[in-house]
Amino acid sequence: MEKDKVVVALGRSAFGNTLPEQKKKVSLAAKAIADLVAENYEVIITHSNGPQVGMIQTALTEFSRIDPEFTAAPMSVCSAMSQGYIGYDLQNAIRTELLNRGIFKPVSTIITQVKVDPFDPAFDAPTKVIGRFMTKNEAEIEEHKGNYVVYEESNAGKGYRRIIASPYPIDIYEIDAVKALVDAGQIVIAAGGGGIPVLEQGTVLKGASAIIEKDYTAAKLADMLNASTLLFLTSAQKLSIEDESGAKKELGLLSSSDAAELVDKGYFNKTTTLPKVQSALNFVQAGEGRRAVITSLENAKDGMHERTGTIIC
Ligand SMILES: Nc1ncnc2c1ncn2[C@@H]1O[C@H](COP(=O)(O)OP(=O)(O)O)[C@@H](O)[C@H]1O
Ligand SMILES: NC(=O)OP(=O)(O)O
Repeated sequence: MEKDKVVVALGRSAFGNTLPEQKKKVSLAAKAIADLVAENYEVIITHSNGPQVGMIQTALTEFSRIDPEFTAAPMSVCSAMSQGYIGYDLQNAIRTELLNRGIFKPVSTIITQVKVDPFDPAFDAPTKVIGRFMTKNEAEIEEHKGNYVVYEESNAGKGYRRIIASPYPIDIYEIDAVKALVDAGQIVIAAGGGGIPVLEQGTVLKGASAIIEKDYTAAKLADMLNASTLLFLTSAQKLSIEDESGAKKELGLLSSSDAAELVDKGYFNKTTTLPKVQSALNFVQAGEGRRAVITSLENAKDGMHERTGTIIC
């Protein structure tokens, strides 16, 4: 009998912001994944990459400033590096966790490219803020190169930062490789950071200056693999909304039509919770018997058993 497939979308809280933090934090994600494997699910993993791709882009831009022989890396290359860097820590942490439980299952990371539309309106309205803070002068240089910048004031600092487009994922080029490995009983990490956004130009896949929202790609991946569950592991145990009186209301089990109504009424934040709910709907409404679960990393197992979390079905 075919096993149920679960696509796990790991959010930023699974990785932290620095190299040592990531190395340490992935062990918690590895435990959640191993629990699913132990329950006989076929597991496919995808993940966030915002802080990491920002760090890589910052490092390579600084390097190109120090040594003019090295040009700054395009965003698509930074995305590819983030997939490799995160996949490396994650696959090793999962491998160790499985071996410690007496389970032998190969785990591998696939460098994954995702098709985007050159006419996607997102290219004219960038939304993903990345990289270090810049001075006004540095921001002007970026704008002169054709890049978008935004002024930000936050706990981390203030100044200008790059802001780039987040186009919608249309297709996943390496999907057959993912399927082959999953069919062979292996664990796959794919389409990290929403996948490397590419524009198809004849036989060439040209990297786009963009970062795809990983929640949308997670739904695309889960749909293409015909998974039964799309599990978002974020930092909140349940999604919450504010009702008309301003009181916080946690969301548990929701039908897709109830979730769609909340989306239409504008209850979700455009950059944090809306992509998850919209992706959950995209996945659930595209096939029979599907569900999306949104919960925290710590509650992954309970979320899968619908003992907690926000469940959209
Ligand atoms: N109403 C809400 N319900 C749940 N989480 C919320 C809500 N509003 C904001 N958040 C925050 O949104 C974050 C999820 O967005 P994001 O950081 O983009 O996701 P990810 O965990 O996938 O990286 C959560 O960590 C949570 O702190
Ligand atoms: N690519 C992406 O959506 O990453 P974050 O979840 O870190 O923003």
